[in-house]
Amino acid sequence: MTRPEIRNDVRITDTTLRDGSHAQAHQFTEEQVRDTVRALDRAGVEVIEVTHGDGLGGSTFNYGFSHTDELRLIAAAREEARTARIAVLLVPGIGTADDLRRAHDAGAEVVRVATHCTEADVSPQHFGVARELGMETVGFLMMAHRTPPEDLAKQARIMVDAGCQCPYVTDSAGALLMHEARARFEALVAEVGDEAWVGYHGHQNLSFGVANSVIAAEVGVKEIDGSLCALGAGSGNSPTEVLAAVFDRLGISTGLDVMALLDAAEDVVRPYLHRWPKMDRNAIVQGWAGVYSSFLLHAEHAAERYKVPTHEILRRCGELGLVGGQEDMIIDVALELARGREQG
Ligand SMILES: CC[C@H](O)CC(=O)C(=O)O
Ligand SMILES: [Mn+2]
Repeated sequence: MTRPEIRNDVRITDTTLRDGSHAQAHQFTEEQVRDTVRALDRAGVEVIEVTHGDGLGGSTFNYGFSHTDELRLIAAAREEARTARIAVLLVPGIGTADDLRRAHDAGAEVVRVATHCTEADVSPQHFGVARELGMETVGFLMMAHRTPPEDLAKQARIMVDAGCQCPYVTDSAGALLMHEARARFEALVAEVGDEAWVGYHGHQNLSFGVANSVIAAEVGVKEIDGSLCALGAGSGNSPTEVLAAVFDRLGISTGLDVMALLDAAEDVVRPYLHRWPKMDRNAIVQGWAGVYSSFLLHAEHAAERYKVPTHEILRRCGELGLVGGQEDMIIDVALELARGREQG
């Protein structure tokens, strides 16, 4: 297996149309996807992720139904992209190998297989299918703050041995402080050597997404995620347009056109935002307590239903150590808090 060619110092993957799906409650329309892909492609973005926020097959009662079938959105994205390649996210257990085959048929050329940071061993089958299909492969080690750097590196090794070309430090909770992020980047870069690239996906809950991206680039991480207007779960992802501007100032090449990205963020994405992700009390608690960013909307709904504050639900989710896939536990947490309040 070889590493894909990366033409610049770092390659930015834009996840507005996947992680942003969480913030938009999975209500992306085909027109929004077409407009966004056209703008990103024009700005030189080489990889654009389009999927339900929770990945292929995520459109369910548990995670929230999509407005438009993701296969239709993937096909539309593929039609609009002149040079960019379309990526999809796949969480084994939510999406299946057949979902991946269908996404590939619809035009996806890159798959990002996502597991909890200690469970890479559920990914090999999906990497195998992806390689058979000739897709580029990325591995998301989610909630990366929850395991030490050396253990995260061992999980990256499992993915690489299974056919992953780029394991990612995925800071799902936006919880990694700068030294913690650096230690994980260094551990993965040392582990994979020249067999694979290393990637970083950040969230802005403690405002470190961009700063950690700079550290990442300095220590040899090659793929870095961003979203236009930060559109993503929690307080959102590292804004693609900010990454492009900062890397340009640092002389780190990305191949991106900063002005075109600023136009894309302001003129294309901003008008359709349901909410502009921000570092408010709820999102800060997510970073502080280490809570999966995509729990935010679920916690807000539970808060409204059971009349308890969202940030208290999120804080308790952090204390309990809940991880992605345990969204139903948010209801239990809200009920427990509501009972506690009744009993004074
Ligand atoms: C599987 C969904 C999740 O949003 C993936 C991701 O972007 C993250 O863990 O940050
Ligand atoms: Mn994310």
